[in-house]
Amino acid sequence: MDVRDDEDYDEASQTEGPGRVSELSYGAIDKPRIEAAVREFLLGIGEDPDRPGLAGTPDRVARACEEIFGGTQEDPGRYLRKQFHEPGNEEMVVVRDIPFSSMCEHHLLPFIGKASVCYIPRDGRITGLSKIARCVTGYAHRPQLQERLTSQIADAMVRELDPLGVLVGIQAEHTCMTIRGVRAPGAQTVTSAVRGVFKRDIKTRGEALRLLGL
Ligand SMILES: Nc1nc2c(ncn2[C@@H]2O[C@H](COP(=O)(O)OP(=O)(O)OP(=O)(O)O)[C@@H](O)[C@H]2O)c(=O)[nH]1
Ligand SMILES: [Zn+2]
Repeated sequence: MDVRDDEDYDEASQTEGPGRVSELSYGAIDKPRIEAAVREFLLGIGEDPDRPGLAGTPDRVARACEEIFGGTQEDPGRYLRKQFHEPGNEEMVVVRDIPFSSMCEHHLLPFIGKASVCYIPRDGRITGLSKIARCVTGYAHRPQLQERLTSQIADAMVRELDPLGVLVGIQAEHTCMTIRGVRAPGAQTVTSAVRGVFKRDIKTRGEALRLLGL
C-alpha cells in the first residue's frame, strides 16, 4: 500500500468511516473503481448511464480524476529541494498570484483562486521560483480545505528551506458557495499562514502583505 510521506499529512482528519484503512491506497487512482462509482452516481441522480451521451462518462470522469487528484502520494515539498545558494542574501522573495484549482473536501466541488508565497531566505538559501508554484499545485491536487492548503504550503517552505520567515496568502472562490447552498457568487475567501519573523515583526509582515496585495 502506498503511504503518503509528507510529515504534515493530517491523519486524524482522514480516519472517519468504517474500514477505511484496509480499503485505502492513498493517492493511488483506481480507475475501474471510479468508473463503477460514477455509474452508480448516474443511477443515483435518476439518469440512464447507458444512454449514448453518458456511455463514455465514467471513463472520462476517471481520467479527469487522474488529472485532478493524481500524484497525491508524493510530497509536494520535494520540489523545494531544488535550491541555490546566494550567501548573505536575506531579502524578501515574493511569488504572487499563482493560479490553482482544488477540490473542496466537503462537497467535491472546485475552489479556484490564486496563492501568493513570500519568504525571507536564511543566509541565501533560496529555491527555484517555479518550484514554489509546483508546490502549491501539488498540495492543491487533493481533496482540500483552503485553510489546510495554506498551512501545508507554509510548513513545506519551513521544512525544506528553513527560511527566516514565510507568509502564504490564498484568495479563492468556492463553487460550493456559488452554484449551490448559500449561492453567494463572487464571495472570496482569503486565508493566510504566517511563520517565523513574519509572526513576530509587524512591520515586516505589513511589507509582505503589501507585496502580496493582501
Ligand atoms: N473552513 C472551510 N470551510 C469550507 C471549505 N470548503 C467548503 N467549506 C464549508 O464547509 C461547510 C460544510 O458544512 P455542512 O453544513 O456540513 O454542509 P452543507 O449542508 O452542504 O452546508 P452549506 O454549504 O451551508 O449548504 C460549508 O459551510 C462550506 O462552505 C474550506 O476550504 N474551508
Ligand atoms: Zn464545499
